[in-house]
Amino acid sequence: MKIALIAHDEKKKEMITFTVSYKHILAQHELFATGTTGTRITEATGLDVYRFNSGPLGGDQQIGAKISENEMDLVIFFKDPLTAQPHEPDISALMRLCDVYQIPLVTNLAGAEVMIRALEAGFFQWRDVIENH
Ligand SMILES: O=C(CO)COP(=O)(O)O
Repeated sequence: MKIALIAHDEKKKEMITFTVSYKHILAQHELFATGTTGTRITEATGLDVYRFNSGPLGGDQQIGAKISENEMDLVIFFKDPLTAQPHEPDISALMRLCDVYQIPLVTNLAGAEVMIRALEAGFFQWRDVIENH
């Protein structure tokens, strides 16, 4: 599965906790991230993460483009609901594309934990079925 990992600055600590905790599952997948999030994850876990631009510099849009090309299977996006982001339109556009293309999206740590365990249990095989048709 191709997984996008994104965290706003106030949520980066949670993303590190999450990726360290579930490294054994994440390591079995192809990982992508916005710039700073990707750097922090690799530093903390040693996981191989493909890095797009930083969010404010177009990273959310690059991930959105992957979704529109059927090149992303899951988005884990730890959003900060308490801080205004300069690139809010990009964030909305990314979430909209998840809905357009039926891509599972979680926006906080609690949802991510459910999602990663579902992934481990093999609940996402329908994406493979779609890709093979
Ligand atoms: O702003 C972001 C997502 O909207 C995250 O970008 P960074 O990972 O580069 O901090």
